[in-house]
Amino acid sequence: MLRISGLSVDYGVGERAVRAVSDVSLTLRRGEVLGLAGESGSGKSTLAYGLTRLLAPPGVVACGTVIYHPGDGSEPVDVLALDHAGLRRFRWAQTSIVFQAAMNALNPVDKISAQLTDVIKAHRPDLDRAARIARARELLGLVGIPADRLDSYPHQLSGGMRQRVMIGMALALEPRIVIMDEPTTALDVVMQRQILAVFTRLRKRLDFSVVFITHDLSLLVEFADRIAIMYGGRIVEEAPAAQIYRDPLHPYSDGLLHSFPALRGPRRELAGIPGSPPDPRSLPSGCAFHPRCPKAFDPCAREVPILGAPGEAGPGAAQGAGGGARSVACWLHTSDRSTA
Ligand SMILES: Nc1ncnc2c1ncn2[C@@H]1O[C@H](COP(=O)(O)OP(=O)(O)OP(=O)(O)O)[C@@H](O)[C@H]1O
Repeated sequence: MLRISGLSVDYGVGERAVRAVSDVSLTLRRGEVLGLAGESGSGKSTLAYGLTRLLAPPGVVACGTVIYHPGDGSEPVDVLALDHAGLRRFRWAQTSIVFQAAMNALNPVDKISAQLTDVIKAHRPDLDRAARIARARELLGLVGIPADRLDSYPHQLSGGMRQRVMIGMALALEPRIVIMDEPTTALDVVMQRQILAVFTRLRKRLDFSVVFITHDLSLLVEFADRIAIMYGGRIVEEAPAAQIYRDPLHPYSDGLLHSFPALRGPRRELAGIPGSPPDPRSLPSGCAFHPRCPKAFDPCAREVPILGAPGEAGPGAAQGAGGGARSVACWLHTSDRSTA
């Protein structure tokens, strides 16, 4: 559905530009949940905003392409080249985002009905008021909220309900892709699971693809089909969720996996990752993770390993446990790949 190639995003221009996302290539397939995990500051949100052209200045896409394949026989869309009218059609109708601050994204002085019907009115001017209200009721029903809550103000709803309203709003125009940026981070674990259960049910029914961004890798392991792990603005590993869980290849993926308790499956010891994520203004040389990596060795500080299939000739090379394509950017799993 979406093919991102060599996408880099900077904050600022010229010599003072800071690269927050570097050379990211990812493919989102039809009906798939693609998880994007990494610590705070790894560039997950910047990537999501970059690919949907929602970056606020000084953010700029420095290079790369984002191609959307509508899958209805129409031509692929070059998202980064869309004009204003094209972007309007692309956003919300084709791709919608549930933002990180979704809990606060509702307007406190407007009733839920007004906020839901606003979205419908903006993109479906053909619908009259009665049809818009009917659709708003239907959307609340989809996310498991009684229709009489249409007349509520946001403060009269619980955090979980507000989050569901946001999901309903994101689905208002039946988008093909929904990007969720830390949608459940502010909720307790029980509410997180309820929201994810609602969302999973809707995804099966409405058949949209999802990019799910979170720092909680254990959540993704349950929910995503594939997972891409970001560190220092780059993808450092990408694999089917089961492989990441059973056999993470990159020491950072392994550290992240052992930083959160899993709700299901065998118990794992929580270890955490020593140190802090790097500042993109002064990334460490070579592999950005090397100062924190328990397995760093000779080449790690010198050269950036590029993302590719786990090499057979590199020391410690391994095959994925569960089958399926996977890639990793780590000298432990590399024979002779390096950036120019
Ligand atoms: N407006 C901005 N100006 C300058 N730098 C920015 C701006 N917004 C983000 N950054 C920097 O870009 C890097 C990536 O930030 P981003 O928010 O994409 O990370 P993230 O992985 O989504 O983290 P979080 O989960 O905390 O949102 C960070 O180092 C951040 O400081």
